[in-house]
Formats: sequence, structure tokens, C-alpha cells
Amino acid sequence: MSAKVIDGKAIAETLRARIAIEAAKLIKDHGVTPGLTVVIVGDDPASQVYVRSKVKQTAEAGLNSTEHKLPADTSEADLLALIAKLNADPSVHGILVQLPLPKQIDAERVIQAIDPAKDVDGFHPINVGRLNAGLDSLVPCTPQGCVLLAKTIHPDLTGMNAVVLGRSNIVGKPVAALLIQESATVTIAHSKTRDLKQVCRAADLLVVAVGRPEMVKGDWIKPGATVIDVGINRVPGAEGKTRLVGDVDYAEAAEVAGAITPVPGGVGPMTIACLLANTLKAAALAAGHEPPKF
Ligand SMILES: Nc1nc(=O)c2c([nH]1)NC[C@@H]1CN(c3ccc(C(=O)N[C@@H](CCC(=O)O)C(=O)O)cc3)C=[N+]21
Ligand SMILES: [Mg+2]
Repeated sequence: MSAKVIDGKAIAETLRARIAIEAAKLIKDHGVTPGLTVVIVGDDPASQVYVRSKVKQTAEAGLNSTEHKLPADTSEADLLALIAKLNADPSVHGILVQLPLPKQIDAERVIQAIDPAKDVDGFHPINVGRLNAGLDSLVPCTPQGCVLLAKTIHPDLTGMNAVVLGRSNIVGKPVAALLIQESATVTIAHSKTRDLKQVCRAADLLVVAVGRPEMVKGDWIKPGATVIDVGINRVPGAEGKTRLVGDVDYAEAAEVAGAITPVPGGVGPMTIACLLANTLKAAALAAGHEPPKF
């Protein structure tokens, strides 16, 4: 058996086209151009591709984008001062501070300094709390992308056995919160979970976000299950080159699963599309308009 490949690249493209239409409406009807500002401290080479696609796709969707590149030795005070300036700037609707941050900077303090209404990552405790309380909020992009991809296979997730492997604040916990909201039955598993393989094997929907290359093998997957692979790991490849692999052993998993996201071309492109959707939402709300639903 061979799994259906969930084409995140194509699904993200469709989503971005819808975002572009809604952005054009906001501009035409209300004179507001959604603006995203990305702040990068230092240069982590692994995130270069991410930054480049983000900037390009933001422009293609008709959103304004600005970038602040700060040196790796930037002080926390200087970064907080920049955030205060962006919070006060009415042309900035979304602020993304790229993580991880250098050691001298307390990431938690930085996240809490961002105006929750501009927190397009959805990492501010106000947005975390609102998501978990089932209130409207800016929802973290990767988790939102995971659920949108799962829903292309299962439009209704009600009652499904969903297992989330990973308990991070940026993916595991928020994806679990979203799945609970979709009325799935949710288990959060992690490295300390007993009989991890058996827990995963019980999943109809398995979302893997552990950051360990190809950790989930074919025999961890229930035949026919839907597998969403959040991992983007750069590993040594042929001829001294590197290649990207997920947290799931794709070759093995594709023989067992009913549907699976590839890496690259799965969750990654959805993360960026959802970032644009959040920026549009923040801009619409700031202007006092009903935000579009995606
Ligand atoms: N505050 C913050 N928010 C983030 O959302 C955030 C962050 N910091 N720091 C870095 C990570 C990483 N990240 C990616 C998103 C999309 C792709 C992506 O589109 N990847 C392509 C392939 C890229 C390639 O070829 O290298 C794919 O999966 O198809 C990758 C990485 C968001 N992050
Ligand atoms: Mg991907």
C-alpha cells in the first residue's frame, strides 16, 4: 500500500491566493495594506531559506513586509526598544521575532513585549490563554497549518484518535489545543511516554513534532492513519551535500499510512501561508473590520 501524499506546497499556494484576494479587498475597501515585520537577531544559516520564502510570499500576496536584521550581539534592551517602536507603529500589523534568539536575550521577555494584537506567531501568553480557553486569538502558524492539512483528508475530525508526538509551546501544545477544539480525542505523547510506539500506533491522526530526524518508523503507524510530519531536519546527504528529512521515516511510513505529508513540501509552506493569514487578520481587526476566515 502506498499513502496519499498531502501536497502542502499546492495547498499553501491555494491558501495564499485566497489571502491575496482578501488582502486586495482590505486595501481597496478600507485603504489598509496589511504589514508584516520580521525581526532577525544574528544569522542562523538554517533559517535563511525560511526568511527568503517568507519575504517573497508576503510581497506576492500583496502584503507589505519589512525586515530588521540585528547583529548577533544585540542587547535585550535594544531589542525591546525596537519592539516598543513596532508596537506603536500603525503601519505594522504583525510582528515576528525569529526564534531561537541569542543567549544574552530572554526570549520569553521578548515574546511578552509584543502587542498581543500584533503577535502573528501566537506565542504571547494572552494568545496562548485565549486559544486554550476556546476564545478567538492569533493562532500559532505551524499548528494551524497542521490542522488545515489534516482536514484535507478528514474534513471532520470529531471523535478521531489524534496523537501529538511532542509537547513544545510552539507546536505540540497548540496543535493539541486546536485538535481538542475540532472535537478530536487528543493524546500528547513525548520522549518520556511509556510504550511510545504503541501509543503512536493507536493514532488515526498522528502529528509528529519532536525535532529528531526520522524517529518515527513504519511500525509506529496504524495502517491507514494520517501522518502530519512537522520536522524539518537537515542531515548529511550524498556527495557531501545536505538534505531535508522529517521526524518520520518517510519511506517506511508511506508504506503503512493512508496519507502523509512530505518534507519538504508539507507543513513548512503552510506555516508561511498561515503567517500571512494571521497578518491579514491582525490588520483587519486593527482597522475594525471582520477578518476573513480560512
Ligand atoms: N518566531 C518564529 N516563528 C516561526 O514560525 C519560526 C521561527 N521563529 N524560527 C524558525 C522556524 C522555522 N520555520 C520554518 C517555516 C517554514 C519552512 C519551510 O517552508 N520549509 C520548506 C523547505 C525549506 C528548505 O528547502 O529549506 C518546506 O518544508 O517545504 C521552514 C521553516 C518557521 N520558524
Ligand atoms: Mg514541510
